[in-house]
Amino acid sequence: MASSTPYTLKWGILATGGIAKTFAKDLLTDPAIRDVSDVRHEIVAVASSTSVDSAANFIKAIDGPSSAKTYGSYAELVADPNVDIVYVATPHSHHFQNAMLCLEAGKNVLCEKALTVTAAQARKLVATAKAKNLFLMEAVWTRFFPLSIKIRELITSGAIGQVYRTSADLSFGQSKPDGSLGFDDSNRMVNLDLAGGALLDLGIYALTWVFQTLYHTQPEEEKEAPKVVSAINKYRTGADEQTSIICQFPKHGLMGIATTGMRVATDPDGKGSAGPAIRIQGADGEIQVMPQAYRPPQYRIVKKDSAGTVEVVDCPIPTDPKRGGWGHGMFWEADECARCLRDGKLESATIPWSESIVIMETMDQVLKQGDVQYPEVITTDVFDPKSPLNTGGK
Ligand SMILES: NC(=O)C1=CN([C@@H]2O[C@H](COP(=O)(O)OP(=O)(O)OC[C@H]3O[C@@H](n4cnc5c(N)ncnc54)[C@H](OP(=O)(O)O)[C@@H]3O)[C@@H](O)[C@H]2O)C=CC1
Ligand SMILES: O=C1OC[C@@H](O)[C@H](O)[C@H]1O
Repeated sequence: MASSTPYTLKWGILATGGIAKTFAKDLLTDPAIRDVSDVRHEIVAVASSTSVDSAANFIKAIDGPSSAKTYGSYAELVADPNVDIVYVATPHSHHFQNAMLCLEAGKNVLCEKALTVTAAQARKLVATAKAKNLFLMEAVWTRFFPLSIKIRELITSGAIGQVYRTSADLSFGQSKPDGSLGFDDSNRMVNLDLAGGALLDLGIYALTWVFQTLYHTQPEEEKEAPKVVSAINKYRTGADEQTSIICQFPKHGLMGIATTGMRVATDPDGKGSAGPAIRIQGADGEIQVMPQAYRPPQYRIVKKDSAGTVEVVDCPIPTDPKRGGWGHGMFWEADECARCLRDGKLESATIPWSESIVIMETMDQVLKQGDVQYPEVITTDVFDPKSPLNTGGK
């Protein structure tokens, strides 16, 4: 018989930047707004590599619990016995070292996307989680949206016939008249030291759609990794600014096209007027997903029939009136973490370890084909608790 007491997951937040605030505010919403009653979340600790004051300011900024511990180092956070799981919210350059710091300290981990900078790092994280019997998940939040779940069901139930092709784009229009992009060269979007570039930051969402529609839906015993052909235009910093990827699944006869960039936008007017960000095309019709690819508000089913049937489905993100109308959509991945830990699972079936690794292997190939080179300190797969990526240089 199901228990009426929700399972409570106690979170530690590692880093205090933009997405850490967004995610933490989602944790603080009432699960009832999304019809969830079996799990709930508490923020019990926050760490900043900058200072303990930054951690305290973070709690104030999110209107968080005054009971939460605040730390001025990541090492202190991972040593806190009250923390069940750590949310790693540093730039991608830091994910491998920070997630290893957590796992080595015996903590379960939800790590922001892209999981790592290289596939070898992802394999090392997975091997460590497995060896230590700990939960590890890449925070590809879009996969946990009811919209994504429904679309995967539509594909596997044959609603648009045999699916043959997915094209997906996530691009921002940041081009300036002088030829530069609208980011300082030190910004994590274009800075090689922070694993900058369109692919690891934005392209991962275009790939998420290719993989969740063409790979995740393949039967387990027939899983086929893609053959990858790609092209990259580089920015002046050496990071990729426009990247196009073809993922071919020849045994299944499938083709995925993922595009990303920072020159022209998927959604130039921010209202969806330019059309879908994603097209999933089957023999009997197609599913179109409206932008942005990371937080889609709507999908449409266009049937290949003489009546020209188009079904439009809006998927609003629930908001919490008691939290100032807040709700971003990251709570669904948090709920998944809680359920996995409650049920003793080390990985999520929605983004299994093997799939995170295949996606990182795909991105490895793209970066190699485009000759993007990141510094050794962020590509090494040797864990170093004293790495500046773990200590903030202190
Ligand atoms: N799922 C989503 O929708 C989104 C995911 N992301 C992902 O989250 C991660 C962080 O992005 P975002 O929050 O936008 O980044 P921010 O720059 O806003 O924050 C990153 C935080 O990481 C910590 N940090 C440690 N070392 C460094 C360093 N050398 N340079 C910069 N920051 C450092 C800092 O926190 P402190 O000083 O407290 O240690 C900083 O505040 C990225 O991997 C990104 O891909 C980003 C946006 C949206
Ligand atoms: O994950 C993300 O989604 C939203 C984007 O604005 C951000 O750059 C990226 O990291």
